[in-house]
Amino acid sequence: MESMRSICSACFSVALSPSALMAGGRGIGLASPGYRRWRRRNLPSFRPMSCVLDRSREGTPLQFEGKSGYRGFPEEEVLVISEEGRRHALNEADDTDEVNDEVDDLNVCKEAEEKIEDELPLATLNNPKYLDALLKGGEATTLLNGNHEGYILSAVAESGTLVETVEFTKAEEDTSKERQLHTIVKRSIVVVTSEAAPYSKTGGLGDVCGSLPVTLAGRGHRVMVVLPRYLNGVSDNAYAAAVDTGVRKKLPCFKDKPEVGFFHEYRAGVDWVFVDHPSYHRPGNPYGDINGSFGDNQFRFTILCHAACEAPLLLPLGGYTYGQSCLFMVNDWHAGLVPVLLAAKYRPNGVYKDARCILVIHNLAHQGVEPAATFPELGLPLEWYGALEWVFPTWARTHALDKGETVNILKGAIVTADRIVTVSQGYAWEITTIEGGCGLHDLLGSRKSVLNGIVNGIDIDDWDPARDKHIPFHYSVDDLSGKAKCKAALQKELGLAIRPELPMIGFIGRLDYQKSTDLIMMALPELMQHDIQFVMLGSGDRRTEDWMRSMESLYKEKFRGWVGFNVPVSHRITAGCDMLLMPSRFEPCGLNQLYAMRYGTVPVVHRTGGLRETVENFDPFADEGRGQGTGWAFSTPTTESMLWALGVAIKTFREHRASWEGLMRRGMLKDYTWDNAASKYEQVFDWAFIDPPYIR
Ligand SMILES: Nc1ncnc2c1ncn2[C@@H]1O[C@H](COP(=O)(O)OP(=O)(O)O[C@H]2O[C@H](CO)[C@@H](O)[C@H](O)[C@H]2O)[C@@H](O)[C@H]1O
Repeated sequence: MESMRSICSACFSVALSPSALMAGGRGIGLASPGYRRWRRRNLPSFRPMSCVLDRSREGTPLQFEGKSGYRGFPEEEVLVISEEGRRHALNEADDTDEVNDEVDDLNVCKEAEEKIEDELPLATLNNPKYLDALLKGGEATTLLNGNHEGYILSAVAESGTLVETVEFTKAEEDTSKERQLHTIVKRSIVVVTSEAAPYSKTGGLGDVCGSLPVTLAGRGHRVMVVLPRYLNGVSDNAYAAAVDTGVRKKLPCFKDKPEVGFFHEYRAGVDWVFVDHPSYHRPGNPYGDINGSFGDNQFRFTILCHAACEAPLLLPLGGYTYGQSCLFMVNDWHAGLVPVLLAAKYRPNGVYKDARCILVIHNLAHQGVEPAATFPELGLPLEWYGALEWVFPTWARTHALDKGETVNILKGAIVTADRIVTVSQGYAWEITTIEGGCGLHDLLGSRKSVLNGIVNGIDIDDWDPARDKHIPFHYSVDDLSGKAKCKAALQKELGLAIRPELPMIGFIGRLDYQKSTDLIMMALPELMQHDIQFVMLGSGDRRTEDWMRSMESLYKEKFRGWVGFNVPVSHRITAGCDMLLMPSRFEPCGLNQLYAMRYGTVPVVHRTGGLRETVENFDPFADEGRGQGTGWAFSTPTTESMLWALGVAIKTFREHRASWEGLMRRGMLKDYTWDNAASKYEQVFDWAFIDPPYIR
């Protein structure tokens, strides 16, 4: 029963167990005074009512009894929707007004009754488990939502466990609207990040910080994103619409006390705030250039954090500031100094006492580690050294005099943030293990109670095969013909033979250890034995880039290696390929497999982190032979497992076209929109504000 209650209350705010309903407030009394009061005032706090379905009266008009579940009214108020109830009400009424009221209410009840009569048999028949539970003497409840449209049916077996819940689509739509209207607390949110598309993007962090804020703003929050104003001579146009606010601030860090400016653009309901400083103006990407990472990244992102803490206090965006009660969402180590600054500098001085800070970890492998000697430059009180202190184990030190003493910014964020979110539930667990914790597993384990995993969404304006501006032909789950044309166009663009019957495999991503490009390198000779085409798009590790170039000349007919970062090409590969390979050693969430599924491109992935959660292994025998699953997920990151999974995928593509189409369609129908994820973030925001700040 407990499980049912929790499921029901997740759907609706009020859910009563059937036994509770039976026990209390039973009786016939149509349209109680409380209900009428609600109807007159149309209270916004109205909540779903609960009814008990009485199956013992088979053959007679359906009769529902229930307790009014709307907030603020006493429990004994009962609403009965039935012919008998209608008659009873008319008999009981002793003045005309009352009768009119009753009749008014009756009409509503009548509508609901008709709906139930219409839809109930369908629901139960479609749901053998539900019927089964009823036949075996279980109980069934029907929950109606407030406006009498749509409902949830739950069957509870004798043992008391929930057997099945059926939600009617209409009810779902209506109740979610109701939930949006009544339960979202609007917040002032300050997202701090080193990149956000379309301004700057080197990977998934840019995607997430470019779209989640827009979704949150669309849900009624006031959202500001603070990020650097990178000018590299290539993509400077992205900032063309941002205007100088004229606000300048000298920051209390580093010897020179650097001064930053703030540029602002209001777009898609979000305040995009660009921190301006000469160290952001140089060729390359946000973190480095052809010579590797920039040597002053600690400086560049320390000033970003100081500036982000000042932005809500200083910038009168749209006429007024975000103020001190905001919620900071800081992403990865680049923004990790924000919660430390709040705890160490602002709160002790009475500022940001009502603010909260959530750390979002997209990739634990990058922690912002620098020599301990740099600590005094960070602008933190000396006694806060311990929060950032990080001593490498002996085996990890580079020479005999290396004491391994460093400051680790991500560690500082983990020990000071109010809550921590990672981008999938699997990864939230992995980072608390020695294998996945990158040395921080114990610390993260100690904060398990505030650690959540939320799978990323995808930007469906940007990634939609039906209207993607980067692909030559459009298609949808109802008409896949455009995908075949995209494949032919890609083959042509890459100078490969235009052969629709060949499986075409793609890889898109940073070329590094995380993405297991070494496995691909080792497996390629064997893979090339198949009659396939393989295209890789990526940049990063120099050796891998060179390898891609040389493989292209070795396997002229089959392999293409596109070295570089090119968003339009990534869309064309996603649309044109039949499969997308992601053998990542670890993958906090992974976005490419989500894009691939949406484009009917079947993912073949290593079963880790977010890939485990989002790619469902293909089972051709499930669902009465119709098949289930959206791709292949192999469980060990070895060339053998990867080649085995690719082999099965290739065979399925060639020999089982119907199964292949099933795979494509199921993937395309998956819902990974940002709204889903945003509502989970809202829950985390609420939890953050329920608790006092972690460091006061
Ligand atoms: N050469 C290239 N040209 C064009 N586009 C390219 C490209 N290389 C990569 N991309 C694009 O960059 C993004 C990569 O996103 P991922 O989530 O796969 O990986 P990343 O490791 O960067 O992100 C980290 O953060 C994200 C967000 O939380 C997590 O999903 C992920 O697991 C974690 O490692 C995709 O949009 C992809 O198309």
